[in-house]
Amino acid sequence: MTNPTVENLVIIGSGPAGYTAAIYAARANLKPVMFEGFQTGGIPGGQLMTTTEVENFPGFPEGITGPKLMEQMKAQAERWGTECYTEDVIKVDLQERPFTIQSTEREVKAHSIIISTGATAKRLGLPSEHHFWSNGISACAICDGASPIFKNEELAVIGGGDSAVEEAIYLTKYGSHVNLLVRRDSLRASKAMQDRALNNPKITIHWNTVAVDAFGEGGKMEGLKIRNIQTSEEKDLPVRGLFYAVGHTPNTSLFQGQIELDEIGYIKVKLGTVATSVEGVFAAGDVQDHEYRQAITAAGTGCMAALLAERWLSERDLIQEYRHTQSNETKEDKPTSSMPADTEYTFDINKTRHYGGYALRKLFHEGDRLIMVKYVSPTCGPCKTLKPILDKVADEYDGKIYFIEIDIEADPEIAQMGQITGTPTVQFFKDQELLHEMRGVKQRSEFRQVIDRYLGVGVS
Ligand SMILES: Cc1cc2nc3c(=O)[nH]c(=O)nc-3n(C[C@H](O)[C@H](O)[C@H](O)COP(=O)(O)OP(=O)(O)OC[C@H]3O[C@@H](n4cnc5c(N)ncnc54)[C@H](O)[C@@H]3O)c2cc1C
Repeated sequence: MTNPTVENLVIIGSGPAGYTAAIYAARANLKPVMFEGFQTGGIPGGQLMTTTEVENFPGFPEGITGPKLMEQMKAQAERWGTECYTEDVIKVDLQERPFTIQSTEREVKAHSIIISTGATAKRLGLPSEHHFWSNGISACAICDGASPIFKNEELAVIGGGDSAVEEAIYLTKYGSHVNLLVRRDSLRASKAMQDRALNNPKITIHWNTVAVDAFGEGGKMEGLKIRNIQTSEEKDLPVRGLFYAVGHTPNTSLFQGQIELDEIGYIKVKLGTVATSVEGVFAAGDVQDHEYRQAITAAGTGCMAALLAERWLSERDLIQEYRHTQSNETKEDKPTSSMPADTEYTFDINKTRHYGGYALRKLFHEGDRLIMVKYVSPTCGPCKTLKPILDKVADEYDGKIYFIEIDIEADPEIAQMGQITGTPTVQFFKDQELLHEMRGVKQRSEFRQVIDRYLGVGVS
C-alpha cells in the first residue's frame, strides 16, 4: 500500500532541467511537486531568466527570449498537472525514507527526488565589491545594463567565456564603450562569439588582465584598478560599470553530507545516467554537468531523470497514480509586456494601477495615497518573476495605494530621477518623499509588511 500523504516525486529547481522533468513526470500521471526556488541559488525559471535571445534551443528558428522560453516550459509543466511552489527548499533529509523536503513554507515527504538546482554566478570578492554592488557592480548585464547610470558610459566586463562575450556585446547597446578583461591570452567563448567580439569596434579586449579593485567617491563607481598579470603593470580604467561573467558554482550546499559530490560541489552521477549515490534521487542539468552547461542538455537530462524516477518508483510499487483531468484547452497567454503608458487623456487619479512617467509625475504631486513604483526593463527575467507577485499585492490594496509601472528604457529620465541602478526595483513614496526602496524579487509578504507599515495597519 502506498501512503497517500507521500508524494511520488519532488523536483527541486525550475530551470530547463526541472521543467522538462516535470513535463515528463506529470504526463506519466505522477503529479510531481516542484519547488521552483525563489532567491537561494537563482530565481524561478533559472539562468535563462537572465538572458535575452536564445538562438540555439531547437524548435525556435527565429530565436526566443530566455524568459519567454521558461514561461512556456512552466505553462507546459502546469498544463499536465505539476504542482508548483515558488519557494526555496531549505533542508532535505535523504537518510530516511520517504525523503523529507522542507521549504520556507512547508514540509513534504516524497518517495523520489529530482535535484535540478543549477548553478549560481560567481563573484570575485574585490575589496570594494560590497560597496559598489548594485550601484556600479553587477553579475547580470541583461538585468541591469539598461540602468541610466550605465547609459553612454564606459563599462567593463570580466570573463572569457560565452557569457562574458554575450554580455559585452549586449552592453554596447547602452554603454559608450565596453572593456572586456580577460585573464588569459585567449577567449574560451565559441568561435562565432569570439568573432563577434573581436570585430565589434565598441569592444576593447584587455588580455592577461585582472581587476584589482573598484574605486569612486560618494558611492558612485568611477573606475577600476586593473593589472596585467604578465608585466604586473597596474593602471586605472575609468569605467562606471563592472559586470561579472566569471562562471558558476553548483547549488548543492543543501545536499552536502547527504549525497556524493565532486571536489567542486557538482553532484556525482553514475556514468551515462542521472542516478546519484542515493537510490531514488536523481540529478539533472547544470547541477551535475560542468562540461556542456546548455539549456538543451539540461532539458535532456531532466527527461532522463523523470523516466528513471518513474521506473524506480514503478519497480518498487510506490506509485500513487493521479489521472490528469484537464481538457486540452490551452490557457490564455498571460500578458507579460507593459500596458500603454497613461497620458493626459487616459490618466484617472481614482485608479489604483498606472503606467509610465506621466502618471508618476501626476501622482507624486497630486496623489493622496501611498505610491508603489515598480521599475522594470523589457529583457529582465526577474522583472517577470516579480510581476504576478506585485499584481496580487496591488489587487489586495486596491483603492488604498497607487501602483505604477515604469519601463526604464521607455522612461530613462524618470529612472535617472529615481536613481535606479538595476531592475526590478520598487520604491514607495508618500507626500513627495521617498520612504522605502526594495531591489530584486521579494516575497509578497515583504511588500505587504512595508505597505502596512506606511498605511499604519496594525499600529495602535
Ligand atoms: C547569461 C546566460 C546566457 C545563456 N544562454 C544560453 C543559450 O543561449 N543557450 C543555452 O543552451 N544555454 C544558455 N545558457 C546556459 C543555460 O542557461 C543553463 O545551462 C541552463 O539554464 C541550466 O539549466 P538547469 O535547469 O540545470 O539550471 P538553472 O537554469 O540554473 O535553474 C536552477 C533552478 O534551481 C532553483 N534553485 C536553486 N536552489 C534552490 C533551492 N534551494 N530550492 C529550490 N530551488 C532552487 C533556481 O531558483 C533555478 O530555478 C546561458 C546561461 C547564462 C547565465
